[in-house]
Amino acid sequence: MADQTNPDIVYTTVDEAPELASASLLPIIQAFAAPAGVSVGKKDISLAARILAAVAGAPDHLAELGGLVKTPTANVIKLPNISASQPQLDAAIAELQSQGHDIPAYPANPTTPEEERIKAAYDAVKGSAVNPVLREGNSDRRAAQAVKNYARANPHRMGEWTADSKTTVMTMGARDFCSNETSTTITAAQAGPARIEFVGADGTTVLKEGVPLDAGTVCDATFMSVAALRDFLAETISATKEAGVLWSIHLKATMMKVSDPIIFGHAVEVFFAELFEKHPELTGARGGLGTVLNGASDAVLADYQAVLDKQPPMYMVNSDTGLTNLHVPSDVIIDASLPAIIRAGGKGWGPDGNEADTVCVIPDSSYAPVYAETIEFFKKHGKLDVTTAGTVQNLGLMAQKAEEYGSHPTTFEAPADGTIRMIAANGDVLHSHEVEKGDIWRSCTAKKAPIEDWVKLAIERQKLTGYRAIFWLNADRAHDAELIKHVTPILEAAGVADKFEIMSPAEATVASLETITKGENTIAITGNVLRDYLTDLFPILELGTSAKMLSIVKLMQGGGLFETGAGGSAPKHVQQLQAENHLRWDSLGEFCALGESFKFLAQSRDNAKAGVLGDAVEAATQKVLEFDRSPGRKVGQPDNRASHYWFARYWAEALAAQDKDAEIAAHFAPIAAKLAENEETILAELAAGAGTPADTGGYYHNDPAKVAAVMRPSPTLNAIIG
Ligand SMILES: NC(=O)C1=CN([C@@H]2O[C@H](COP(=O)(O)OP(=O)(O)OC[C@H]3O[C@@H](n4cnc5c(N)ncnc54)[C@H](OP(=O)(O)O)[C@@H]3O)[C@@H](O)[C@H]2O)C=CC1
Ligand SMILES: O=C(O)CCC(=O)C(=O)O
Ligand SMILES: [Mg+2]
Repeated sequence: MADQTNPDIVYTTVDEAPELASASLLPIIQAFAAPAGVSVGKKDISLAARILAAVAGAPDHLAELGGLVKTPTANVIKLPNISASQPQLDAAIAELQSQGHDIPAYPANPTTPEEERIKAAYDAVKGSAVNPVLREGNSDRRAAQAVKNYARANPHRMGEWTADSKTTVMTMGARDFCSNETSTTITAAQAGPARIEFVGADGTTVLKEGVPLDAGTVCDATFMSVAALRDFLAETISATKEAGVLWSIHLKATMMKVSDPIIFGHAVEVFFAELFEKHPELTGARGGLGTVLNGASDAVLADYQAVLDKQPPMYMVNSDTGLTNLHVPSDVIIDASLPAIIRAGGKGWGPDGNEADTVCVIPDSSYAPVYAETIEFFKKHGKLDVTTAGTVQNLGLMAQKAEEYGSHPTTFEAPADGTIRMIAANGDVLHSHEVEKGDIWRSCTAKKAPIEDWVKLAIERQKLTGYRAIFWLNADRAHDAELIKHVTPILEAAGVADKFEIMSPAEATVASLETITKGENTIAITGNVLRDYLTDLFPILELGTSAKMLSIVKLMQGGGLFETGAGGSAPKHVQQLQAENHLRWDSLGEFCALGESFKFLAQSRDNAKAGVLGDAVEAATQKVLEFDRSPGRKVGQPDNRASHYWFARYWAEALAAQDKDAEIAAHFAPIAAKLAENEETILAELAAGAGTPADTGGYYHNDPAKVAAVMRPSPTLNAIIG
């Protein structure tokens, strides 16, 4: 019998669109898995659940899962969750309070130890608080062959690129994280708890103690000069004005939850410098204009409008409501935003509701060249031909909070002019930087075992595919140069150095685009940030969306974490569902992850029935593609719920048709028949509410009964599923 306390597969409860989709899909999965003796349990890692665990003593499912992923039998299906910016956190707290939960507001300026404690608890929930905890392995993201074949046969819409496009990338290139970086590998003598300290005119202050550093860890430190950043931002604004295009800024304020909101705040202050000069009382730039202008007087709003009129037009999140790029730090997230602009032919939405070319500001120059080169490539060659293009797969160094995405506890704003130093346990000075007040300093690490595992995965995948394999490492950047010292000997020892190229991100971008343009395939072997960026960029170009990606994390202790797609939680989709009861979320990523999860169960626990379920999921996924059963974007078209009906039907048909397990075949034959017989009724029942508002009882913390009513509106289907 299925064990619910220790389920074979853990499915995650998350937020927004994927969670709404789960309300329809998970009951189908659980019902289909049960006859094979496979239990599918749930763990709640939503923002609301994390808040309640942090400040109201609710069970901490994320911590439980964080333990589970370190065990060899872990089998987790991880859907995308909100990585909350400050405004999202505040909104979620307010919603929970309105529902009667007795939780404190976020104490922005704590004055007592209790408030300090509450603030720290909330801060731990903020930003990318889930993925780094669960990702105890490196990342393997690629399009399944069936998905790629479908995309080639059914090309998505892409904007035209022309040589005269004024869309460009602007980046600092000096005095930024990339150029100030220093990097070293920790020796046995230096291993142990390190210390980060600030040495100023008034003496030495310890910023952080007990930073654990193991021997063999690549340890970097760097900083961004805030004076240089502000000068650069001002320059981008004048250059944009001159070019007569939209101004846009692309950051990752969610995942880089300490550094990027600071950079975002500077952008708000520089863009609206006149407003802040005139109204020095305005605060909250890091929370965006939404926070700055909250409750603003008419005079302030008039001055805000006057600055807007003077400055270059801004790239908009929603031109109908006046929501700009600078309103909320989490509305424009670089991994999704830049590919969308590139897919559209270099166009973004302007305040007049029309598409226009745009200057894309990406302050740090570590990875900006990827987008700059992509844009130049398409200007020169025209848009990608999806019908013939090959694919870019990704193997990303991610385990154990690798690189920038693990740097939040070791990121600081310089308290004054002085020096920030990192001192090893044995007293060696690992890093030392002269900083000015407000400069953003950080240290990142990549541990030895994850690096070795990452190279090993690359060797395996290259051998399996024979594809062109490129390490995207820039020999002129300190961290990458240090990493190359680790990668090369491993490749040489394995006798495969000739199968791999090492190129800077700029060169690798061009090489990869040339490769796929020829219809050939390539593997991008990258660090953690490029893993994130490229697994949206290339899928969005090749497949139209990153929702259809296979996203596997081979946990280093032997378990499996199966992420669904490579994108996020699509807030726009929730708004559409609430307004007109249409959910355009495509669960193809969930289908792909589910198939892999069953297959992993079959192999890790020698469970043949799970293998049968997994094979049938794959067959069903192919049929969903083949017969175009994915959700439409517009109300009136079949939506997410209809796609789940088709998935269930094809899955049941494949289970009934297989001959490996007669018992399972016999169980599913009548289900398949009933699903087919009732097709018309079910689809009509699923579509009945289309066009009217839908009530889910909340945004961050839904009412499960209301969501079930909205997402499972077909009594006929529900009765068949049981
Ligand atoms: N793994 C994770 O947990 C991740 C979480 N996030 C979080 O998600 C939130 C939103 O991030 P954002 O950058 O806007 O990225 P999203 O990926 O959520 O949204 C970008 C756009 O991608 C399209 N899209 C994404 N997934 C699907 C899908 N399954 N089906 C159909 N279309 C899809 C939608 O396009 P259209 O509107 O045109 O339909 C959507 O508006 C943030 O809170 C962010 O932190 C982001 C990335 C990964
Ligand atoms: O954790 C997050 O905030 C986003 C993760 C992400 O974008 C990715 O892994 O592709
Ligand atoms: Mg991403």
